[in-house]
Amino acid sequence: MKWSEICIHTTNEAIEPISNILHEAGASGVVIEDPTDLVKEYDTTFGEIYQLNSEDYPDDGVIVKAYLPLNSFLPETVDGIKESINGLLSYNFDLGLNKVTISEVHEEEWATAWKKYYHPVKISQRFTIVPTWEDYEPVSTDELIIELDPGMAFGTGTHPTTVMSLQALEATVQKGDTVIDVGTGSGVLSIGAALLEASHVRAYDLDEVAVKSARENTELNSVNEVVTVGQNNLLNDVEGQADIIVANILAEIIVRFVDDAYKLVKNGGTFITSGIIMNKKEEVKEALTKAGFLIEEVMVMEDWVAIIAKKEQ
Ligand SMILES: C[S@@+](CC[C@H](N)C(=O)[O-])C[C@H]1O[C@@H](n2cnc3c(N)ncnc32)[C@H](O)[C@@H]1O
Repeated sequence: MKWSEICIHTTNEAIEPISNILHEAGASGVVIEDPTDLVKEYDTTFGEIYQLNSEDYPDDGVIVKAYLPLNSFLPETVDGIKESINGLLSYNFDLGLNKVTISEVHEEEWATAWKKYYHPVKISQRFTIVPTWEDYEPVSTDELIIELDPGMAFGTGTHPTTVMSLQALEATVQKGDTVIDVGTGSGVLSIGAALLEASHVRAYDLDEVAVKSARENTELNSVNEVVTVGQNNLLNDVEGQADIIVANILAEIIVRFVDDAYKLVKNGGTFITSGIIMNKKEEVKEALTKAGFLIEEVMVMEDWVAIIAKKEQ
């Protein structure tokens, strides 16, 4: 898996708000390169990867670095980060150079370090996402645990778009329902639907790495008899209706297949769409309504939107 390193050249006073913005944007960890550290006793937190070398440090100001998974949401996420940072000017923060640069890093460079930040997270009333290397004991009897190895396709499970999709599934899936998951990535939503006792889940992704990853994760969660994973472009040539279709894909892609989704959702069934950046909300709502869906709920998390739409009985 590739990661994107986002470097922000800023000032000491802006470290904290910028770190918060990066965490909210889904960064797995934040590294601060502050030249005053060179004369301080070293904190070993990032010692394994970042040896103190004065050449790595800016002469002036501070560099805040964060790591985000390289995925289709990255451009929107980076634009959102830049906008939020610029918003700090209205609170009179001195942002210094305020220079943002992005580069690609490989899993190996970051693999061991980021595991420190990835722990079990409770992301809804019932779902907890647990990385494969952690031991975790359920806290309550109705808790549902999704085990994931995030070093695979999209989906550590904690991206706001995934969290809202799982919450929507939790509110919608009834025992025995059939589900189609368009753009399954790591398979996280299909695993969630299976744990909610869907009778059968069809998971599709265009990317063969995702298909392999989803297969591995469904096995890991012992739901491979309920979830069938296949490589497919959206809902092209998919036949057989389902009670629920879920798709966490960008708005631009969702609007392309709302009509196919309408045909494949049973009467009274549900279409859950996520991955919609706030300023595309109306466009997706309009496309859903035009296809015949009734908008039941619009969920918002950070700058992302998920929509639960129904097909009439
Ligand atoms: C944002 S990820 C969502 C992954 C996972 N469902 C989740 O909620 O975390 C979107 C996924 O859609 C897949 N995708 C993009 N375009 C697609 C297409 N035309 N057909 C099928 N899958 C597609 C990508 O490969 C990626 O795995």
